[in-house]
Amino acid sequence: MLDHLTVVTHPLVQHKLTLMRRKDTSTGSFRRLLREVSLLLGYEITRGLDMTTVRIETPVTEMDAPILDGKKLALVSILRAGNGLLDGLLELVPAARVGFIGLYRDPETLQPVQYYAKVPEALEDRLTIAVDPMLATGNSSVAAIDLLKAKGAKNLRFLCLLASPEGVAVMKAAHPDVPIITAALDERLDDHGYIVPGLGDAGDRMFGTK
Ligand SMILES: O=P(O)(O)OC[C@H]1O[C@H](OP(=O)(O)OP(=O)(O)O)[C@H](O)[C@@H]1O
Ligand SMILES: O=c1cc[nH]c(=O)[nH]1
Ligand SMILES: [Mg+2]
Repeated sequence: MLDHLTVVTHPLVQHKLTLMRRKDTSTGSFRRLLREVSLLLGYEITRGLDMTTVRIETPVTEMDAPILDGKKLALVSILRAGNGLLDGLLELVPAARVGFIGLYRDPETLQPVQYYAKVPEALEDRLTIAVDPMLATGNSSVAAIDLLKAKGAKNLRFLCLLASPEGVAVMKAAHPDVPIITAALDERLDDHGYIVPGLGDAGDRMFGTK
């Protein structure tokens, strides 16, 4: 059973996160680092996944060996920035089912605006992991989890890179059953809803749109 909040303090994760936070880190480096961090966070977010066994032959003998059923996992990226985490997770579990929820945050109201949703069928039978690097006000992640629950998901986890205390509290109030895994819990939000110290706008930094 995962705690409501897990901060992955592993030195490799923290080192790469520091490089990502730096304002002079290039778009290409930022994207590469996010992929690398997603592989490391993937180790934590998949902890305790159901396994089955398969009969195999080693060069020495036969054995019943543990194996994952990737189809039992649904990875859902909150666009755009979620794709940076999704890419690495898919390398770890290539058979996972994949969904996308398109959300952008209105800069005035800080409310999420949905522009797309396509998620795998039969979510009630899968562990559903929603991914987005930034948990700021929590409005986007709450909206994404609302949608996934409305589509049947019962066993959910949320993976991010940075979380704010405000966002974690909003998620806990709305979805106390959804564990959050993050690389860091930052200090606070600024007046524009940006995480402080943060890393700026994750989508813009990944895609070079500003
Ligand atoms: O917790 P919140 O206050 O809702 O903020 C977090 C959201 O903001 C960012 O997306 P953004 O709206 O910038 O869209 P983008 O990924 O397309 O850049 C981020 O990727 C989250 O989805
Ligand atoms: O700090 C923040 C807050 C929301 N979205 C981002 O990309 N960064
Ligand atoms: Mg953005």
